[in-house]
Amino acid sequence: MDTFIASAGTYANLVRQAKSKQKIIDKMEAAGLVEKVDMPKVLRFNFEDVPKLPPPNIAFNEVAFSYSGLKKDYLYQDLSFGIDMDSRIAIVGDNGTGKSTLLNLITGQLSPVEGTVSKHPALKLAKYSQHSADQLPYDKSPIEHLEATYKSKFPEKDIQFWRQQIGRFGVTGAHQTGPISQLSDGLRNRVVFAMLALEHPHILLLDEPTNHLDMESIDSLAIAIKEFSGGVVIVSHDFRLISQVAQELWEVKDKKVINLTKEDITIVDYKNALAKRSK
Ligand SMILES: Nc1ncnc2c1ncn2[C@@H]1O[C@H](COP(=O)(O)OP(=O)(O)OP(=O)(O)O)[C@@H](O)[C@H]1O
Repeated sequence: MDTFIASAGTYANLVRQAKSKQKIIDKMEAAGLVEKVDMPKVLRFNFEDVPKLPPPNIAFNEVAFSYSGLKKDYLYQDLSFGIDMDSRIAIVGDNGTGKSTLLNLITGQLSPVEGTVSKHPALKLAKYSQHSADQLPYDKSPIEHLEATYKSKFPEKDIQFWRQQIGRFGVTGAHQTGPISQLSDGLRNRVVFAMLALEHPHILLLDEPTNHLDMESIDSLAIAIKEFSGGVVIVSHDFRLISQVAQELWEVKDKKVINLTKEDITIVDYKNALAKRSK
């Protein structure tokens, strides 16, 4: 409409139409029309490449676990498997079967009731969970928070470094220095991903990483995961992500972790089976 008004010239009929269009614009602006909001650019979530550790990096040996410590409550029994830097695993299963619990057994946040979880002594893990963004200090800015958390790890770095780290994850401009409380869910999660990258992990553990991401960001995350040279274990219901990055599909079921890929069950087969079950 602006273009029409600007080019209407002096011809009476066009001037009348231009005036009418200007009135429409004035009304729209009065009703709250503002300039189009620029969405944050879809940037790559790129994680630093880390030197390979010899396998096995994580080994579960006949692990059993329950929160009560009692056998009758076992969520898992007789779990034995290995995870290393070549692993690209998606963990699937019904709600409440114990997928998040499994990640916490991997990190050591939870300890097995029976058996052992052993890890390479130099192994660094970084975990994203659905609660990571809620735990950010809302009164601080992303830059302040990054600097406070990682200053001892990178003592010689200046503000430019922190800006760059967080900028790579799509948190730019005033978002870097304003309070975290004013960021959208999506941007807060980008702050969390920037922090995961600063951990320089050998293996990334991602618990439902796509819940607060739009489709473009899911694809960015998938690209970053594909380019990452370490191992990845993802708990997700998001087949858009899983189908792009997972090389193995593990299902948590009947107190066990079943490697569906070894049974020649593909992600598509699993998705179709789920769809049939829900009919
Ligand atoms: N801290 C805890 N104390 C006691 N029980 C717990 C605790 N955390 C989880 N549980 C229970 O353990 C079971 C497994 O929980 P978990 O969160 O690992 O499952 P999940 O497969 O990740 O579920 P979802 O897909 O719904 O996120 C659930 O029955 C849950 O209620």
